[in-house]
Amino acid sequence: MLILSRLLPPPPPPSPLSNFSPNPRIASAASHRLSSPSSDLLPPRCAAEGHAAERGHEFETGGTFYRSESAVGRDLGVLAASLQRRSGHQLRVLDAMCGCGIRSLRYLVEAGADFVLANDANDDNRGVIARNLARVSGEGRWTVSSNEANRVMVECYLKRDFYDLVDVDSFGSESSYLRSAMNCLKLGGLLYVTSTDGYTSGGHRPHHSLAAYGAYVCPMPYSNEVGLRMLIGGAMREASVLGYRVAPLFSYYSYHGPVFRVMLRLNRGKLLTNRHYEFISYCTKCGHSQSHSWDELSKLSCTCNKEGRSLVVSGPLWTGPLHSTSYLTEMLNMAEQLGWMGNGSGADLQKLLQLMVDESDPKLPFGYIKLDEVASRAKINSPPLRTMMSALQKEGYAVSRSHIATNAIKTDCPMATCIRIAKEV
Ligand SMILES: C[S@@+](CC[C@H](N)C(=O)[O-])C[C@H]1O[C@@H](n2cnc3c(N)ncnc32)[C@H](O)[C@@H]1O
Repeated sequence: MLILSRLLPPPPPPSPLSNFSPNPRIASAASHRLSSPSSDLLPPRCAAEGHAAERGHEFETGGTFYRSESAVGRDLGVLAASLQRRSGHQLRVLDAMCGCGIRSLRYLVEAGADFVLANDANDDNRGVIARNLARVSGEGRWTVSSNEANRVMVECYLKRDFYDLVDVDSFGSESSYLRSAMNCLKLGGLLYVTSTDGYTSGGHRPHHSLAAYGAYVCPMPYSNEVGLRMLIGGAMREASVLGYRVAPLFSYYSYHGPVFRVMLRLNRGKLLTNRHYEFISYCTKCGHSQSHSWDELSKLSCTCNKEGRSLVVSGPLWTGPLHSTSYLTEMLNMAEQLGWMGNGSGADLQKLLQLMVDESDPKLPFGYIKLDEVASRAKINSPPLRTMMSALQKEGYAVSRSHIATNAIKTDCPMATCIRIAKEV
């Protein structure tokens, strides 16, 4: 117990979005009780007791926390797991917060996992999880446990029981689980983390984001992308403490929640502060955004204002591409092989993956420009998205849409030029 308490990070401060205490002694009682009085902060609705179906699999949800809106996040996880399996790796998955076990079920059936450890601290979920997994596979390929996630992951680490994929689908912030999750991952393994801590990630509570993620984040027009970048940056820093580095394979934001998900690959290495772990600024006067290295911090200024008083600065966070283009292309191919393309949810997934491929262009900087902001600065009506995109391309700028915001573009064109082009179109 002494060793465990040394390895475990101190318990995190209560999060307004968390409906679950990480203290296993009070876990069962607290798991379905909401501590915040504000309905804005409550997690989205849980499925009513009963059954559900996803990608053709029927399963029990019972009284567990299950959201059909998270199916896309599960699809993305299954595609990555399938690629890991196909690349000759064994596929051992630790589903640290599995709810009713739908992810574990899909990792077993669709990704062909060799073994899944399905854990959820809520002991009441145990029967539902076991019944769901027993329906698709013999017990040799899976185990159910009902412990606090950090405890499970630290115990795996101490037993040298390492995994190819660790999935941490937490309520609120994921940061207190990162270290133990990385410790039980194989080198080259995948860490799939989720945060629903929208208030922090959106830059509304800079001091809280500093405490939880080690980044001071202010409100910016592309706050939701900043949330993903803060999550990646936090994981990079945590990995570095352990002598590892993590690289994002894909990043996904969904306004249902909101939910921030990132798939990271873990390898040996350390944090390089000159490699996309930097600061970003947004000039409230002219709308221009820039990244700043650590060395530049003492001389921050914007092109329009030499004194830098109009700058809003956030960081440190990840400023590189949100996704790996080659990895997303492989995910698209895998989705095709699994027969997921086509109509309905297949078409939506295809569209999303294609959009993510487009925005992974390394020429595109962080952030996006909302066309409403361009319009208000130019004092014109909002220009049509497609017209604006082709006008920018004609002038030689890189441009794509953003999967995060519908009426926005990612581009290497400065705001001042966007305003000029918008007036012309
Ligand atoms: C967002 S839900 C998981 C949903 C599930 N992964 C899915 O895709 O349907 C979070 C789950 O984590 C469990 N949980 C919350 N905190 C936990 C902790 N510290 N350790 C283990 N499980 C926890 C809750 O009981 C809940 O079922």
